[in-house]
Amino acid sequence: MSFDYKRGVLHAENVALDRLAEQFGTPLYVYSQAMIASNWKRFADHWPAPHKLCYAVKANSNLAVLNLLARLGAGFDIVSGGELARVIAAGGKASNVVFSGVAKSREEMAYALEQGIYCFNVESAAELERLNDVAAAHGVIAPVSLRVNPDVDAQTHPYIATGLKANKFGIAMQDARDVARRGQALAHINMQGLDCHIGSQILSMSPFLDAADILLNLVTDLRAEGINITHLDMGGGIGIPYQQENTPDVSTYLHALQERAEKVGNLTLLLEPGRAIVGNAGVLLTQVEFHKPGADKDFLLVDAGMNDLMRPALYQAYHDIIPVAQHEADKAIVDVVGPVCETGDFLGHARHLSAKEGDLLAVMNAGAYGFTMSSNYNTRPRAAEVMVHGDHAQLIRQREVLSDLWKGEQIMEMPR
Ligand SMILES: Cc1ncc(COP(=O)(O)O)c(C=O)c1O
Ligand SMILES: N[C@@H](CCCC[NH3+])C(=O)O
Repeated sequence: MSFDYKRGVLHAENVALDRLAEQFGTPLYVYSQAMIASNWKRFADHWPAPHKLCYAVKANSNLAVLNLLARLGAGFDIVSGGELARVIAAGGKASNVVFSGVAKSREEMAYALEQGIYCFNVESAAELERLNDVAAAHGVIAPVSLRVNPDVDAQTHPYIATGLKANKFGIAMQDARDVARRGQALAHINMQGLDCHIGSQILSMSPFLDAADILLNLVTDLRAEGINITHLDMGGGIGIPYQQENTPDVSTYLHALQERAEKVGNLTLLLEPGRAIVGNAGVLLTQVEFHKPGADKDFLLVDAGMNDLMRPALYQAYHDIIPVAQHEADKAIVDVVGPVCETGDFLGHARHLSAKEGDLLAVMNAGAYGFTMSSNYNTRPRAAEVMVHGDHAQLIRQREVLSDLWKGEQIMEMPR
C-alpha cells in the first residue's frame, strides 16, 4: 500500500504527510510514484506488443506523472493540442499518441499532423472532412480511427457515460459504415482503426465486452468491403473502488479482449486507461480551519474546496476523508466543506470524523480528475503538487501565487 499509517501518521510511501503539509502548505496534492508504476504494470503485464496502452492525459497531466509513464513505455490519449504539447514537454513521443475529442480545431489537427501522432480518433463525418483538408494542405496522410458510439449503457454517473446514443460522443452505429467508406475514399485519410470509449468509472466488465463485440462485428463487415481495419481501441473507463465497490479485474478484462480480437485476427488493440492508473495514487491534503456547530449538523470547514477537487460537487462523488494523525477522540457526524461561496462546495457529507482547527485531513483517491479539473474560482490559487518516491518527496508543481491569477488581465483605459 502506498498510503498507510506508520507510527500513527499517514504516509505516502515512506514520507509522513504532516511533514509535507508543513513543508509545502495546504491544500496539497501528493502522489505516490510506486502506486502509479504498479497500476501501470497491472495493465502492461497483460498486454503484449504490438498492443498499445495510451494513458488518458486528462486524468492527471502533471509533467512528472507523464514523464514517469513515458519512461514506463506509455503511449498517450489526448483531447487537445495543449495535452499534446504537455506530452512532448514531458518527454513522451508523439508517435505514441492517439487524439480523441469531439471538436478538434484546424490548428490542433495541423499541430498533431506536424508532430506525427499515431492516429486521430475521429468522432464525426464533418471532422473527417476537416482532417482530410488539413492533411491535404500539409501534403500528408492522416492516420484515422473512427470513434463509434455503440449505444451501450455503462451504468455509471450520467455525466460520465459517453457510449449511449443520446451522448455527444462518437459516430452513431447506423452511420459508421458510410463514414468509413468516405474515409476510405478520401485521398488524405488512411482508415486504419475503430474505437469507442463508453464512459468512466465503470464497475462491471459486461458493458466493455458488449461494446467490443459490436465493434469487432463492424471490423469484420468493413474488411468484407475492402476497408482494412487493423486496430481497435476500446478507450478507458475501468472504475476504481472509492467506497469498496467491486471493480473489473484488469487481467481478466485484458485477456477477454485479446481472446475476442484473436478470433477476428490481425488486430492491434489499444486501451486508454486514466483513472485506473492514477486515481488511487494521489491524495489531497487539507487543513481544518474551523469546526462549526450548526442547527442540524456540524461542519468541518477546511482549506480545500470545490475549486481544488470538483468531483463531489459535480458528480456527488464519494472520496474517503481520513485524519493524517490517528487519534482516539470521539467522532461526530460532520459535513466536510470548503471555503468557496457555493452550497455545493463540499468534499464529503455526513462523515464520521473528529478534527479541530489545525488538524490535517487526507481526501483519498484524488489522483485522477483532481488537480486537472481544479480552477481559480473565488480567486483561489490552485494547489501545489508533490510526488513521493520511497523516502524522497519533490515539488512537481508550485502553488500558484495571487499575481499568477490576474496575469494577462488589464484595467480598461477610459476614453478622455
Ligand atoms: C476518449 C477517452 N479515453 C479515455 C478516457 C479515460 O477514462 P478513464 O479515466 O475512466 O479510464 C476518457 C475519459 O473518460 C476519454 O474521454
Ligand atoms: N471527470 C470525470 C471522468 C470523466 C472524464 C472525461 N471523459 C471524473 O472525475 O470522474
